Amino acid sequence: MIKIKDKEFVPFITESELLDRINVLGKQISEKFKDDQPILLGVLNGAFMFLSDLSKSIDIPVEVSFVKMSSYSGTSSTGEVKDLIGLGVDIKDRKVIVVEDIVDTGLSMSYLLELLSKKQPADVSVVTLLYKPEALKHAIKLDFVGFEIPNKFVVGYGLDYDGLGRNLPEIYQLK
Ligand SMILES: O=P(O)(O)OC[C@H]1O[C@H](OP(=O)(O)OP(=O)(O)O)[C@H](O)[C@@H]1O
Ligand SMILES: Nc1nc2[nH]cnc2c(=O)[nH]1
Repeated sequence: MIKIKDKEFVPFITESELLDRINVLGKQISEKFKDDQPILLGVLNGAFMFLSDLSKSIDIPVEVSFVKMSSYSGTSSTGEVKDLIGLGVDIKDRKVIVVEDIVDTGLSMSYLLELLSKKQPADVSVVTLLYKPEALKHAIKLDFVGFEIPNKFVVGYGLDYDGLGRNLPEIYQLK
């Protein structure tokens, strides 16, 4: 058990379970995109650790870039999505692989996909480490999913509670 601020969290997905699964995703992505030189587009802040490990398990040429949005404060959705910032690469006619730490309600991802589609990419795929099917409110196509998890708040491996816990090498669930 760990405590972050006022909340207690219990171990949920170990570091080796994460890395084993990410290795499988990396192999699948390498196979599917071997002729495409895709752009891995990480969504900050949460995806920084996942993208780091995922990119190391991909053995084809890829570009790496990041964008940032934010919809959460505390442990529940505010229902608002702020602007998309930092897309410094031209994605027109390119294959883009959006890399997310978690799809919860799907609001952030649906908003991001809409914004990206305006820039005329050849194709946009989505890889998310975590997916909460019970929480989904916005229909989106997920191409690669690491783990389907219950609708409970999680921290660690990039995911924060009120700014803390992102550096934990494994994932914890709210007790
Ligand atoms: O499916 P949704 O309900 O939209 O939730 C998922 C989003 O929430 C988290 O980001 P957050 O806004 O907390 O920003 P962060 O990545 O900087 O922590 C996560 O990284 C996703 O982007
Ligand atoms: N840290 C964290 N951020 C989220 N954003 C959407 N769902 C979650 C979650 O369960 N944990």
